[in-house]
Amino acid sequence: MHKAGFVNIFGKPNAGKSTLLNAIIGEKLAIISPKVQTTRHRITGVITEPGYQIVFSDTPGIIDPKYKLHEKMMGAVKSALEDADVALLIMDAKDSLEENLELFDSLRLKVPAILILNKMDNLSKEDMDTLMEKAKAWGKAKVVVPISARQKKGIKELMQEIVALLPEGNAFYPDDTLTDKSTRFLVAEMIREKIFQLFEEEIPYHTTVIVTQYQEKETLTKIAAEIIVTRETQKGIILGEKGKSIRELGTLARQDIEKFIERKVFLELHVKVRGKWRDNDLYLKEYGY
Ligand SMILES: Nc1nc2c(ncn2[C@@H]2O[C@H](COP(=O)(O)OP(=O)(O)OP(=O)(O)O)[C@@H](O)[C@H]2O)c(=O)[nH]1
Repeated sequence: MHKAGFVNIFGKPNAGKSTLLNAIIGEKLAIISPKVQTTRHRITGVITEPGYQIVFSDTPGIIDPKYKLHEKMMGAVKSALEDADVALLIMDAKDSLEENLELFDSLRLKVPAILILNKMDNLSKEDMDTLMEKAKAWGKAKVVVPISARQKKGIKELMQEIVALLPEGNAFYPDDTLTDKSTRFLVAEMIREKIFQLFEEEIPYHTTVIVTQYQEKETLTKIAAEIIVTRETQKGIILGEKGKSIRELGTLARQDIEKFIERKVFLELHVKVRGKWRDNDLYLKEYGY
């Protein structure tokens, strides 16, 4: 019997969705950052094993539609809900259980769910046991699984539970598919990840990245990308004194991209100022949201 299905990961910002997806897929697909709301898109990873195929997607953190951008993110959460066969509800084990369960209740799930208590490395065994008891009492999840996505603990057990809930069916994608997002998109995400790492405060939230050129040359891949910010001052910060910051950003991003595509990369970065791109529907469309 062959099993196949779509599995979506839901959870508050910072619960560890991207880290979990990466732990499962084993490649750097989703971007990781200690800051919230880094995942704006659905990123799908595919695992194919003898006997089953799982198509994963990591949804944006669940948040209030304060900006237009956030509304689009909520749209992504809803559409992920509708096409899932199994829902993974993930929470930070240190976060309030009541609050998270309330949130998961509000999703009105119609698909089987697994409740994941992440970051168990932060809790004592006693606290974890107590939390497990309370979580099981919720009764709306088929099973409760404690994990540490960062330390890759509990992942095997989680996978067994997921496979058990998958419907019977043929594979959706060819065997060697890792993701259905284009390399261009992943490259833009890698650059964005570095912006999150290097710059403080509001800069990452006012920034988007578009890859404008992606060209396979004989010995290297030439990539040009635009970093879009909302204000001149932000452009100044990203460039840094005599371009020091953007050079650092470029070097770090290039190293990651080279590792990912396994080719030498020539990376060209430009910073552009476009006021209020976050509230502008046209821009949002142009940038793929
Ligand atoms: N201690 C500990 N930290 C973790 C664990 N899993 C994730 N983290 C950390 O929690 C932070 C958030 O992880 P992400 O995977 O980016 O969380 P996310 O849910 O995808 O966040 P958004 O993209 O904002 O929705 C990062 O600093 C991770 O390193 C874990 O098992 N243990």
